[in-house]
Amino acid sequence: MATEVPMFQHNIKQANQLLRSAVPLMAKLDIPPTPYNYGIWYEYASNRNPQFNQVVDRALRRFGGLPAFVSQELFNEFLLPEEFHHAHRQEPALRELTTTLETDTKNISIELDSFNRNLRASKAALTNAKEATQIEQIALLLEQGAFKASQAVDTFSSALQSAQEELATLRSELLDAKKNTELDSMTLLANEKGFERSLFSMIPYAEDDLTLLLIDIDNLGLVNKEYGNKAGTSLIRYIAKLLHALLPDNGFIARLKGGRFAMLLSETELSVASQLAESIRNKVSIQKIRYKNTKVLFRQVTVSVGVATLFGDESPNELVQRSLHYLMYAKRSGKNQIAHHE
Ligand SMILES: Nc1nc2c(ncn2[C@@H]2O[C@H](COP(=O)(O)OP(=O)(O)OP(=O)(O)O)[C@@H](O)[C@H]2O)c(=O)[nH]1
Repeated sequence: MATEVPMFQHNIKQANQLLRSAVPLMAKLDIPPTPYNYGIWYEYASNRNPQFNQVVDRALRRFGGLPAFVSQELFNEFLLPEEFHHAHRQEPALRELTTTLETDTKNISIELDSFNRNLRASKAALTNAKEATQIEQIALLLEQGAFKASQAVDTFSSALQSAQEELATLRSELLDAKKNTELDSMTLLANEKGFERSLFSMIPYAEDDLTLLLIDIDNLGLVNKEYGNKAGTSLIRYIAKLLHALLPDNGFIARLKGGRFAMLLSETELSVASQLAESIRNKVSIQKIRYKNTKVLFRQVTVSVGVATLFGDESPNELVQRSLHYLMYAKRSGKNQIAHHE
């Protein structure tokens, strides 16, 4: 969704004018002067991408400002050419790597240039050389030049090789870091942090059609008491798998804590989401679940679900609180139920 004309392609006069409009906007909204924010408010002031301005306006209303993380996401989404999208996260390490390669490239060019000049001079000298000692001296100079050039080539190729290795390491570190911070190791679903990131990313784009289901296993404490904690944990994993299997394509799921899960559904109206919530509730309630270690059959397992759809300029927190309110209502009304606003 990158814009057709990136911001840095404006001419200097236009750029100055735009900055003059962007800076007061930032000051008025108390936006910190980070590079991401400059990029965003510059683009906003240019007013040439209505969709971008609409998303920024909506984010401002829903967050009451632009959280740093949201600015970064908007910047990536709208202002960064596609090929930079992933690279920028590892920017410092990549910058260091490019600087090293740049220096090595410069060094090898200087060495090869000097060797080239050396070759040309030697060729001219050889044409005029009359004595064996002169020829011997030229040969010696050539040999030294060739040695230095080949050393530079060796250094360069080993720098390239280590750059390649470093890139591979960076890539896998990035994957690991993401996995570690946003993954729930028990169920392999996203954890609460992953859920928050997803919610914050989806909110600026959502019309009134982002729906949150909070799904909570009923009486997990009793399950623990009756079958043991390990069995309770195994049940959480089982329900996680079941929910994952029921997740629609436009959905995102995370385990928040204990036996509580959050399912985010984009572009899903309340009535559709409620049908899904009801079908989840029903599917769980008809399962015959055995604890795999002892083969003991659990007594009927049920879940309660609270459903809420983003409303007007609600903040992420307000949406979560409303879903929670309905979840608690379902629990108070006897569990194994879904609840949502009318
Ligand atoms: N086995 C197991 N139990 C957990 C885990 N995390 C939390 N719990 C337990 O889950 C229970 C959650 O308690 P609550 O949500 O307050 O209540 P509940 O017993 O599920 O009952 P309701 O939610 O009212 O239906 C507590 O007893 C916790 O000890 C876990 O990772 N494994």
